[in-house]
Amino acid sequence: MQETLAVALQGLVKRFGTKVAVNNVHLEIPQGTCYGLVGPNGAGKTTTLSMLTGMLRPDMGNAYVFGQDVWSDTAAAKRQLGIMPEADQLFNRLTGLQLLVYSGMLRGMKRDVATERAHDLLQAFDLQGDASKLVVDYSAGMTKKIALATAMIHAPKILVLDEPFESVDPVSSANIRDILQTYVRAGGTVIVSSHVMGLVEKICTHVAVIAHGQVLASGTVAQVADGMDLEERFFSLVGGRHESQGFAWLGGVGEQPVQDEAAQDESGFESTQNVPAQNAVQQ
Ligand SMILES: Nc1ncnc2c1ncn2[C@@H]1O[C@H](COP(=O)(O)OP(=O)(O)OP(=O)(O)O)[C@@H](O)[C@H]1O
Repeated sequence: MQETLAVALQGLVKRFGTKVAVNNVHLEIPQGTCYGLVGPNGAGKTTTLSMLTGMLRPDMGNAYVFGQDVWSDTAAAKRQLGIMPEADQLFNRLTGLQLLVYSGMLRGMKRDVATERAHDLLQAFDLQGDASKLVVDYSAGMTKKIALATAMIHAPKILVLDEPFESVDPVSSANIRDILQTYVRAGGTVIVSSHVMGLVEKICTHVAVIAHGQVLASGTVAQVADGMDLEERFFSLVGGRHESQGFAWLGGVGEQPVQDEAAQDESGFESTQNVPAQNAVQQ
């Protein structure tokens, strides 16, 4: 049977000035998969996801959501997507409960349905005790969880999550993993960017390794790992590992700074440590 593609990216290119952030990315994400995007810092993951979610127009190429061209009808594509906002994009002067209900109503849900789902989500994310607290007063991990909940309230077909487990405690992480796995089993599709390889191995069925704006490998986790541990495979694809450099000056209990006669160092800054007391204290 032909698998349904939740997402297809075809030849995506994005430049920022002379920097080519995304360089001809092709990717096919089947429905009902948890698809990890992994890559070093600055690889182009967020830029790729932004072009998929209708936030950033590609210079070249196309992004499709269930066959619908994202950039010819952005609103229609967005209806299928649950996008986890960054912490600074949240209306953080609302309480957790208010934020969820508001997010649901923005997506066209009736208040009572949104409220019922909001309570379900607060419970699932271990936030029911903080439902009446302002989001601005949430910790980093709590903020991640409420952001993920806002992406889920309208029951989207595809969830797009940028680093969803950052700062989240291990118990909450395991609970979120369970929620995502249940969602995938029910036919939902999760696209998740992460640096935590162990986590990707645990929750993702598929993975794409991205570096310098290009896809270096993609497929099921087993195909990409190619018989290796995924992290080892990642290092072999991406490179960049080097011998650890012991910084002699980072000793902790190493040498004490030398009290130099000269009050100026090579950079031309005056060292307060060496300033004679009569100069340091104006009398
Ligand atoms: N708005 C922008 N203006 C200029 N350069 C940008 C902009 N957004 C991203 N870039 C550059 O594009 C490249 C890819 O960035 P991107 O944020 O997509 O990487 P990433 O893989 O998500 O990185 P990380 O894992 O560190 O979050 C980087 O070199 C980044 O500096």
